[in-house]
Parts: sequence; C-alpha cells; structure tokens
Amino acid sequence: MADRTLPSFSLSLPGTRRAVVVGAGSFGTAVAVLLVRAGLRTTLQARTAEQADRLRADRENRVYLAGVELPRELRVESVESGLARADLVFLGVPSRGLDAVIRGLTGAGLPPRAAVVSLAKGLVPPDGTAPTILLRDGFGADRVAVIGGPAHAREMVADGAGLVAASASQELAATLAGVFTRAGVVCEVSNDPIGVELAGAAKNAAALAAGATEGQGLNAAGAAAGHIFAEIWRYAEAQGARPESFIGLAGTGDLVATALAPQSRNRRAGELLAEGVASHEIPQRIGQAVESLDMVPLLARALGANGVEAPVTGGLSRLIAGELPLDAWVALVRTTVPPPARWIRRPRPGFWARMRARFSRDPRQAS
Ligand SMILES: NC(=O)C1=CN([C@@H]2O[C@H](COP(=O)(O)OP(=O)(O)OC[C@H]3O[C@@H](n4cnc5c(N)ncnc54)[C@H](OP(=O)(O)O)[C@@H]3O)[C@@H](O)[C@H]2O)C=CC1
Ligand SMILES: O=C(CO)COP(=O)(O)O
Repeated sequence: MADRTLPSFSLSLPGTRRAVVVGAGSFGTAVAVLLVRAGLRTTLQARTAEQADRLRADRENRVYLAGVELPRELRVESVESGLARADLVFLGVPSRGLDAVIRGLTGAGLPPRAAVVSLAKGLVPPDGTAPTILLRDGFGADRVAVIGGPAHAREMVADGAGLVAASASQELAATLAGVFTRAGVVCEVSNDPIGVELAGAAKNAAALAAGATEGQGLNAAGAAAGHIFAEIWRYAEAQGARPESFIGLAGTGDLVATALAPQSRNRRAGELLAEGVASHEIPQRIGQAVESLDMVPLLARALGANGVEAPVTGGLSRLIAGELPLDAWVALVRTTVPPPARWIRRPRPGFWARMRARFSRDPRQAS
C-alpha cells in the first residue's frame, strides 16, 4: 500500500553513499545517471571489461542508450570488480540472467548491510520466481527492494518518470524514493514489493498480448490486455499483493506507458509474433531484453500450479511457443468470459427477527 505520511528521509551522508548498478543496458545506464544526479558515488558495471572500456572511452552507451552523456562522476567498470564497497546495489540485468547474478552477489563481496534493488519486470526461470523472493531468501526482506512504474529509460533521464520504490523495509523504500526525488524523478513509496513486481510483469505480458492482437481489432487488443492483467492479478492476490499496486503507477500506469510507446519492446514483440516471426528470432531483431517472451510461459505454469484459471495467459504462452495459430489466439481472446463475480447471499432473517425489527422501529418514523 502506498504511504504518503512517511517522514521525509534524509540520506545520512549525502555524496558518500555508494551505489553500484550491475548491468549496463538501457535501464541500468539510465538509473546510474540518476544516481549520480542524486549525489551518490555511483559505479556502473558492464558484463565485460571490453564493454566497460568502450563506455569509458565514449562517455556514452552507444549500444543501449545512445545520445545520453555519461556524467564525469560516473565510474564505469566490469562486474569482475566486485561489490565490496557498495551500500546500494541495483540489478539492471534481465530476469533470465538474474538467478546467476543473485547467486554470485555474496562471492562478489556484497557487504553484509548493503541493500539490493531489483529493476526487473520479469520472473526468474525455471519456476517463475519473483526476483525479490529470491533476494529475500538470500539476504532477508529488509535489505531488498524493487523499482516499478512507467519509466522508459531515455525519457526518464530527459524528462522524468513515475517510479515506485517498494520494500518490506519502510526505511529502505523511503531512502530509494528520496534518492530518485533528489535526482528530479517522482517516486512513490510502497510496502508491497511482490505486488509492484508482479504488476510490472503483468504489464509486460499484457503489452505483448495487445501487440499480438492489435492488427485484428482494438477491442480484441484491449480484451487481451484486460484478461491477462486480471488473470495475473488473481495470482498476485494469492501471493499477498495489494490492489493499489496493480491499479496505480506500477500496474495500469506502466501498462499504458508501454502499450502506447512506439519503442516498447514488449508490444513490438507481440506485433512481430502476429507477423509470424518465430519467438526465438525476436530478441535478436529487437536487440534488447524482451521480458515477456521468457516470462509468459513461466507465468502460465505458475498460474496453473496455483489453481488460477488463466485461459488467455495460457493461450499467449502457446502463441509464443508456436503451438496456437494467430486466428485461434484472437478467437480465444474474443470469446473468453472471465469467471463470474461471487455474490454473497445473506440468509433471510427468520420470523422472530423480522418481528423484533418491526417493533423496535422508532414509532415517529412509522408511516
Ligand atoms: N529499458 C527500460 O526502459 C526499462 C527496463 N526495465 C527493466 O530493466 C531490466 C533490464 O532491462 P534493460 O536494461 O532494458 O535491458 P537491456 O537489454 O537494455 O540490457 C540488458 C543489460 O544487461 C546486461 N547483462 C545481462 N546479463 C548480465 C550479467 N550476468 N552480468 C552483467 N550484465 C548482464 C547486458 O549485457 P550484454 O550487452 O553483454 O548482453 C545488457 O547490458 C528488465 O527487466 C526490464 O524490464 C524497467 C524499466 C524500464
Ligand atoms: O518497462 C518499460 C517502461 O516502463 C519499458 O517497456 P519495454 O520493455 O516494453 O520497452
């Protein structure tokens, strides 16, 4: 649940707090630029020493975020340099690689009190585990956070975004919100990391579904996104997520930002699927992470294993696998009826209860 009554949290030692961003893709790079703006001593870690050399030489990430100057104060190195002096570690690696990165954090020298912040909007194979659950199991809930909300990397650096910082620790969520606010970007404070994380996963899956369907009709595209969002919400609710996370910035806000964005990788991936491009060719065509392609099959399995009726998420998974033709997918979307609402029937009061109610009425109100 969002909390607007928090005391404003000031960083105890501004400028001396050290942040490391692991993963020098589009979002990791953009977040690193903001952290520098917030006054943190920030290091961006690329996967290889050659990538780090290139970023240092160009002072720009030409592969993933061309045209954004890397500030002079931003250190750039490879992941080999380790995390020994970090206070805040941001993981800007797509979910499919997060398991190995998370398992390697201790070996990389993660200090015992450092917090770990996931930037991912996907789930980790093979079981479709939410990244903050893996992090919580490894390091404890109070050291773990996730960032959600509408935040296209380039626009965030130039004009801002609508971030959500979610953690079981009020202090950590407020610290992160304070950092991003200081960098000039709005950041909501949330105590619902699993809700924010699953909302980000849901919006990516819904954007893919809308992209795959939009050529057949916009009502169908809207229905596809709505079904997927509702199916994943039922799963999220069972995991303890709060509705505010799906209704607000991290859910519907990010869904709109993604579905409308010409550059959205998830919606574009859906369009390519509809054009008949095989899913394994799509990441190479797009050149950047497409979380939903990996995640939807994991989600479909997780929903099934948890007893959530999810015909549309299941259908999308089969479309990705090439097992469901496009017209069958669209027919599924157009004909699926969500489960009906559950009316709670109150038993009719018995004879004596009705009599008591009648004779205890205020006589002045009797007609
Ligand atoms: N881009 C955006 O606007 C937003 C993205 N996100 C989320 O952020 C996450 C990251 O996405 P994004 O930055 O866009 O992805 P990109 O595809 O732009 O970049 C991924 C980066 O991760 C690096 N990487 C992969 N594996 C490792 C590893 N084991 N160690 C170190 N680096 C690694 C890649 O290196 P290499 O080049 O060597 O493969 C690449 O630099 C995703 O979950 C995405 O949904 C969230 C909000 C907005
Ligand atoms: O998450 C994003 C914006 O908030 C980016 O979406 P895409 O990965 O679809 O480009």
